[in-house]
Amino acid sequence: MTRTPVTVTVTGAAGQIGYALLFRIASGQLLGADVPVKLNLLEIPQGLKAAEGTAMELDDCAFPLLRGIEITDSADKAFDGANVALLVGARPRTAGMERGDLLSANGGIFGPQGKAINDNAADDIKVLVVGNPANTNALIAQQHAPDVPADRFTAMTRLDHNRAIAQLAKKLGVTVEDVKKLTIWGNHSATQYPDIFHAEVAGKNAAEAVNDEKWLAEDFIPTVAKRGAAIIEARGASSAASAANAAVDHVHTWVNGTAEGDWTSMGIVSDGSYGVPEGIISSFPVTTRDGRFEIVQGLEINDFSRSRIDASVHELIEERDAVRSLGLI
Ligand SMILES: NC(=O)c1ccc[n+]([C@@H]2O[C@H](COP(=O)([O-])OP(=O)(O)OC[C@H]3O[C@@H](n4cnc5c(N)ncnc54)[C@H](O)[C@@H]3O)[C@@H](O)[C@H]2O)c1
Ligand SMILES: O=C(O)C[C@H](O)C(=O)O
Repeated sequence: MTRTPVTVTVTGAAGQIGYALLFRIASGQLLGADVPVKLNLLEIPQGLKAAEGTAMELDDCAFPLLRGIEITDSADKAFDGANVALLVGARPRTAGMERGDLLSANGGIFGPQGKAINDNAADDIKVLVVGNPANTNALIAQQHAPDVPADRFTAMTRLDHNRAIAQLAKKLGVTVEDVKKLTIWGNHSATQYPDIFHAEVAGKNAAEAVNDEKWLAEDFIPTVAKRGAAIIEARGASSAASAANAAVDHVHTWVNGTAEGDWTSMGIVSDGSYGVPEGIISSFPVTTRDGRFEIVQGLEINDFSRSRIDASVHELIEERDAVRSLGLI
């Protein structure tokens, strides 16, 4: 059976994440090995030539699932008929900056793109914001798309989720596949809270298996939360291949579902669950099925977790108020 190609729009296509991402989308890793895709690449005028070069390389791969590539600097054209939008195009931070310091540089990108999504995308559009500060940029885009259901706008905390799984597996000497039900709460920033109290390792509670609150507070949490800065320090550039990998994981899980007995972390519009104020885009534990997600309910939040979730949510409220005062929402 011939399937209609799924239109995937990628912004910042000529950047370093774009370069690591596009080949994986075109090879079928984003949506599935039987799903043909059409790529719409959005760049600023200075990025168009490099995007054309990447498109030449995509052609040269002769990917059987790739059914076309459009390159443009017009957001209306780029989001025309889009089913999936990956909003990557934004400036990365450099050493010494926090991601929130990018708000004034990058915030202005996401309002017009949200409007272009509102006016041009397909009815089933799913949006992932990668460009930092991802949660609040996703909020800006969502606020400019009143005709699109708010839950279609998500922010990427899957990289943090994957980082936390890798650190925990290393500590306990197990494989990453043994780790389930890990949660990233809050903001994709240094205040994020990677929570292992409900996580399971080879069927046992992870916090009990670790049994070391000092390691948790002084090693695990800061290592995960500050991993982006550590990579900038080591590589001289912000994470790219691991970020592209997380974007692939995020969309693949959203579309294809979480495994039985597991969940993932996504930055989504809060419905007020777990005391997170309605409307801000915060990371939660979610299960996904048939292209929809649900927040995992009923988890007991201990005092250790509560104070950390509250601190990250407080930062998100401050970011929301800052973009309000900048007139971005
Ligand atoms: N959420 C996460 O986990 C995560 C992880 C890694 C990086 N990031 C963020 O992703 C963003 C991109 O990172 P990168 O390393 O690819 O940066 P990069 O500088 O290599 O590439 C960014 C690209 O975006 C383009 N661009 C800028 N403004 C644009 C616009 N208005 N429309 C379309 N394209 C535009 C630029 O021309 C450039 O090609 C940064 O903000 C970075 O901090 C987020
Ligand atoms: O840390 C950064 O600025 C890049 C990215 O958000 C990351 O987590 O690696």
